[in-house]
Amino acid sequence: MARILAEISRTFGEYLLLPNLTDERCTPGNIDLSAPLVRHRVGELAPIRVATPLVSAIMGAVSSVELAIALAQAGGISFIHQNQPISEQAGMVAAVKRHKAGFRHNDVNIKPSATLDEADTLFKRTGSDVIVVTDDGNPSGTFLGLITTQDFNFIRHRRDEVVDSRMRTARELVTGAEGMSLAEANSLLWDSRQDVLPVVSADGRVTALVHRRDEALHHKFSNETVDAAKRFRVGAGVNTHDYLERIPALVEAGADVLCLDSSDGYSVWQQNVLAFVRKEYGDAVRIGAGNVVDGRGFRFLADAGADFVKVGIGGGSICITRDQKGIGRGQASALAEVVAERDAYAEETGMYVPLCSDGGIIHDSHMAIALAFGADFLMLGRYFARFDESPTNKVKLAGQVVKEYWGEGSSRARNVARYGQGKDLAFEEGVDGYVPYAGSLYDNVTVTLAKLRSTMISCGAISLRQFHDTARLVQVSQQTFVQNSEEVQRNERPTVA
Ligand SMILES: NC(=O)C1=CN([C@@H]2O[C@H](COP(=O)(O)OP(=O)(O)OC[C@H]3O[C@@H](n4cnc5c(N)ncnc54)[C@H](O)[C@@H]3O)[C@@H](O)[C@H]2O)C=CC1
Ligand SMILES: O=c1[nH]c(=O)c2[nH+]cn([C@@H]3O[C@H](COP(=O)(O)O)[C@@H](O)[C@H]3O)c2[nH]1
Ligand SMILES: [K+]
Repeated sequence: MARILAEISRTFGEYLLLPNLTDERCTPGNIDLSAPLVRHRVGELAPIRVATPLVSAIMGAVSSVELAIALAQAGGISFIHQNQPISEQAGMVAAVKRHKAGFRHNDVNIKPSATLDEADTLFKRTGSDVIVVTDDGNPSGTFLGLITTQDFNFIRHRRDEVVDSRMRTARELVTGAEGMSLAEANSLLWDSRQDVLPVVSADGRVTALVHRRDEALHHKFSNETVDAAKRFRVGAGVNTHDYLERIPALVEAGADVLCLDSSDGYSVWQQNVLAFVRKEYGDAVRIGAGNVVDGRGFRFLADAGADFVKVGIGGGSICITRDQKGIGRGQASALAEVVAERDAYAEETGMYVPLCSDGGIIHDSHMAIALAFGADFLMLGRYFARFDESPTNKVKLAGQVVKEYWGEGSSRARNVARYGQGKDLAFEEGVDGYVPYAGSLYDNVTVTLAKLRSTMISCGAISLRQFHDTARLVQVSQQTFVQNSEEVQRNERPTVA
């Protein structure tokens, strides 16, 4: 007979934290948000850690090269998605590893004969405020000039005027030479009073762009996620189908950590992949597994050698797995059980296997709740999809600026590339939609982390470890929320900055 668990399945929104004593140690500057990413002996430090406990979802609509770089700068890490041909995924990983801090890729280009209207569309679509003009409109073309959002507007200029008429030409601009250091590039930027310095190769191609604002950002984010050679760290998703080819290609491309990407990790398929990695690479290659929602699933993957375990089935914002397959569990309940198992496992074996809570973060406060429940770090899709750095189009919908966001189980993701897995999409498990555009990753992560620190201060915890150990959560009634929100009508006027 099927078993029915006594406990009700609960989500983050059903809990609040109680304050603990806040003492002199509890200041924003003292709060340590660093977290282990991979398994390690209890009492030792994990070989890979993050200063910011946020990772971006293994999704085509989320983890681009640009987002991976921005998130590593902000102290987290991205997982490049695996729902694409192996060579393309490996290429994205290699691009992140090649990127030198401060030197941005030249990926937004236009021909001089294009119209200002086309340039305007490109600005809006990419969120970039500078376009490199090349003879053929490709990054590999000959550098002719730059056009920025400052160079025209449609009060003064006609939409059908050509880019050539408004761009600043290569001859007018100060440029850097390939191989120069970032310090040299930044000095040149100041001397030239330009906002952007194109770095040009001997054969006249733009190999990188150095932005003035990145220097300030670099000073703001001192906790970048970098490897021993100071290159940004990046993760990559893998699957249980083509791992014999995909994993070696990703390792070769320089991926710092891999993660099995599946709705259901409690399978011999994942056990086989983990065995393959250990046999082939020992501990030199790190790989997380999942997703699971209970203690059994966790122990199975921990025993199979997973470096971290990802928790969450059906809780994502684009998820319809619960409707389609009737499988899943409220994220809070899932975490509570898996955290208990992680701690029991550490006690028994001396091995700490970190937990990643994946999906279902709707408000920033849910991050604090998930961490209080005992998650080591959080994987987010919708949160990052809203930012400039995510790879999807920015569009206007009913007067609101939004960005596209779709699930990996949606027909859109699968149609893009199920690349010869030979399976027809029998049913969809994800939504294809939009999320409100929210600006830059840096600005948003800064605010999110400030809130998280503030919560931890109220709870008297200066590290995540301490937060796990001392947080006190209460379950709240529906009435608690109704009570707060109904009495005052929201002032919808824009707030004064
Ligand atoms: N976290 C969540 O709740 C959900 C996530 N997703 C996302 O959608 C994408 C697809 O997920 P899934 O459909 O779970 O993909 P999957 O590839 O893990 O599983 C698809 C099917 O293939 C089977 N399978 C896997 N490896 C096999 C092997 N080696 N031999 C034979 N059969 C094998 C599985 O049992 C399953 O029936 C992922 O990106 C995932 O993250 C989708 C639904 C829910
Ligand atoms: O049911 C699903 N159908 C899908 O198509 C799908 N795509 C991604 N995911 C999972 O959702 C997580 C991101 O969730 P959030 O947007 O809530 O952060 C991701 O990290 C995944 O675990 C999916 N789940
Ligand atoms: K299973």
